[in-house]
Amino acid sequence: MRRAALRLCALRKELLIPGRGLTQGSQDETGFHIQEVRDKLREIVGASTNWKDHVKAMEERKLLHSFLAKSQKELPPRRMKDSYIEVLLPLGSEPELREKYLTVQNTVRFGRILEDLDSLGVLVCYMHTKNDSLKMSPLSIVTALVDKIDMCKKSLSPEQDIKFSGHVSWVGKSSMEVKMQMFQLHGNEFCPVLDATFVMVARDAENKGPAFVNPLIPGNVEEEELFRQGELNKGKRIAFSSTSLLKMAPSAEERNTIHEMFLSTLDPKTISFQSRVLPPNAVWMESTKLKSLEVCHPQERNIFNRIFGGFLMRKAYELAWATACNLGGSRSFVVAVDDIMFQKPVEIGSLLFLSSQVCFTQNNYIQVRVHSEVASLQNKEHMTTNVFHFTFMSEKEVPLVYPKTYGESMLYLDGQRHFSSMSIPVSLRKDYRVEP
Ligand SMILES: CCCCCC(=O)SCCNC(=O)CCNC(=O)[C@H](O)C(C)(C)COP(=O)(O)OP(=O)(O)OC[C@H]1O[C@@H](n2cnc3c(N)ncnc32)[C@H](O)[C@@H]1OP(=O)(O)O
Repeated sequence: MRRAALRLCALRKELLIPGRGLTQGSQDETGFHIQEVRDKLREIVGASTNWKDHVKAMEERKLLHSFLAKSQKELPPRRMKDSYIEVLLPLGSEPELREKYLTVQNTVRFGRILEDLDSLGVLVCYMHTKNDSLKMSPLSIVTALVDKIDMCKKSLSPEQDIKFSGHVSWVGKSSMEVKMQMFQLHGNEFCPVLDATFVMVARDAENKGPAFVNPLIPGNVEEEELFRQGELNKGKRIAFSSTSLLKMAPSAEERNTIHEMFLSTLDPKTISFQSRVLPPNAVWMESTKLKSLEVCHPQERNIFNRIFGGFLMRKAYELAWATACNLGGSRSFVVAVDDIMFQKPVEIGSLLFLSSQVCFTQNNYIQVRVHSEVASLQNKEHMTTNVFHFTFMSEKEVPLVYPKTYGESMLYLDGQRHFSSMSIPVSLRKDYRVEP
């Protein structure tokens, strides 16, 4: 499997940027240092570096409206290689970077990686939509969805260099699918450690309505396959959402699962539907909840003066991780992230309420759902902004979680669906290497 991933990586490199290798220090116009990414994004959209200038900067962006295309046909088509970039996170060769990425267990903070992936995904889209005749981009590119992140390694070393690569793999009218990979130096070789698929959406200069993006023309058979996969992913997302338990009743098999679970919690001593007892090695779902509150300060703003999607993911991930460890009673490792939908932007100054809960477990696996809502100090009404789904693996087998209410039963089934949609349980992968 690992060899296959490496072959794919080599193939992708050849296809997209003929003649270029994934070697350390090969920084050029498609290669950036991690610290350059946010600066580059700020430069592309003309974002202010000081909060006090943000209104002026936004006023200037309004002038860019006239540069937006009236139709997609006006825009020159692009190839996948046009958006291909590599970003180096030199944890090994620049030890001063390490502190920001370090966990107390001497591994790399996954929350920080989520932030980097988010910024990288946006930069990839700006590469795809680049117009050399303009100094600033009239597009505001935001993260709409983290479709999938699959880890192929349990934990990462904070002492070895990391490299990211990414390119646009499919486009619609205003949306773009971005594929990213992460590698870590092992000996002399960068080995794949993570695969990610995000969907970004282009908005107008003020981030008020959709804006067209350049078409994407696959250049060869492999690119056609990636593009076809992007089309399939879009179809899968629509199918997944149309059968959502918020819209449709569970399947017969799912209903049976829930009823079996319900029966196994009835107290045999009483003939009642009310007295419930937990089976051995199980916990009630409601007892797995953890909550947190974040005040959204200007420091966490993105280039469009809303809260940075990567920050939201980091906060949600860290709460989810604590929730998983709390249940498992041992260290937990993230193995997959999927279907993080950014439904609404989070305004600066909002109160962000995160609520995390284990909704499904199996053997060593823990499926955690984090729900995020915002409210302002003036308006106390809560609005959902995101729902996050994380799959963790614990060092030990974990208890089963039992729903008590109908609502919790739906959470259980939703968790089970997300768990089952994970490509392959990581423990089954041949390339899954456990860190020493
Ligand atoms: C450092 C820089 C980082 C900056 C990045 C960030 O931090 S961003 C911060 C975090 N993200 C956010 O705040 C975004 C919050 N969400 C939103 O603003 C909005 O939900 C949205 C703009 C993403 C979508 O709004 P709407 O659904 O009203 O837009 P609209 O219906 O016009 O759809 C526009 C395009 O987006 C696609 N689209 C919308 N939601 C989607 C989803 N969940 N998954 C896939 N694709 C989606 C549609 O198919 C359509 O594609 P086609 O047009 O191709 O048919």
